[in-house]
Amino acid sequence: MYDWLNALPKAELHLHLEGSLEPELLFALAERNRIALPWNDVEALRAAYAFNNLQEFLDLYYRGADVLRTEQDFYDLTWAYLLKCKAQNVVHTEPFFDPQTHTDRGIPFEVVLRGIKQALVDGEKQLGISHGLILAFLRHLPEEQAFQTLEQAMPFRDAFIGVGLDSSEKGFPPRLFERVFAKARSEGLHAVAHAGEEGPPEYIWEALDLLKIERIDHGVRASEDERLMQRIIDEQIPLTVCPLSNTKLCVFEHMGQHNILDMLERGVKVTVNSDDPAYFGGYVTENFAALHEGLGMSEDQAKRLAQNSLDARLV
Ligand SMILES: Nc1ncnc2[nH]cnc12
Ligand SMILES: [Zn+2]
Repeated sequence: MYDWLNALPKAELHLHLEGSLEPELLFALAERNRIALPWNDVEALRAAYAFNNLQEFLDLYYRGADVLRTEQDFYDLTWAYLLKCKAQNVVHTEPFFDPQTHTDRGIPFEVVLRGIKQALVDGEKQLGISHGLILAFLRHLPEEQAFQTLEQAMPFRDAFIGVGLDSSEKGFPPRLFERVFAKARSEGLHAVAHAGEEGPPEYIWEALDLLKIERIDHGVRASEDERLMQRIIDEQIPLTVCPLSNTKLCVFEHMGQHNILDMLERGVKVTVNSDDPAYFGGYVTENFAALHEGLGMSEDQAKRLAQNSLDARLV
């Protein structure tokens, strides 16, 4: 089944480039940039990948991102991810990057963007993988800083297709970012947001009604609100679901409890994605395989999930 799932043509619509930083590359970049790490080796770092919730993961994820310093580092990170895409027949990807994670450490915005974008362009030419890059605002920081990030990004407007919202969800509702999303949309940018990963269904309503997003990242808690479920079915609003992420971060205790196939059968436009594959135990194919093993996903269901990902592209 793994090889069959691997060969399915698919799009990945929920992937944080910083979350694709494998421990081996993390160590190599630390050495290249002469950065001391608190872990002795790759195994010790991997052993630290045990999380009880989103925040525990994010603390390590931001720590790991500190080894990314130069344009070449961002290129290498992105290129390594694209090679995985090629190996798993991901024909189109719409990855996120978190500029504030880097600009707050003194890395210029253009260093981050140039490295990522050059790899994506080369991936298009050399690997045949199309892309649309999404700039994500960190929701644990004030909206004012999101505005500054958008302003820094506008000279490079053509390099990305939209904006997203990520980082710590609980306590940081979408309504806090209504104005910056309005500004981004007025510039013709697409809009997506993480909502209903750990946060309540109310955050999904806000993301739809106030941020006017076109796609919900995660959204698994929508199933707690029947009226919301009806809306996302009626309007065919895509959900970018990340099964391994959800079990690693204890959103569901184990894969057998995951609601993605129930949603699929109810007519929700759900897709399968890897979120932060270096931290959660696998890329897109591993996520599909986990659904087969944990939930008994059939070949027909896998085909519909893969088709949904191609249909839910923003570009
Ligand atoms: N799963 C996730 N949720 C929120 N923010 C993130 N940043 C990287 N991965 C994330
Ligand atoms: Zn995510």
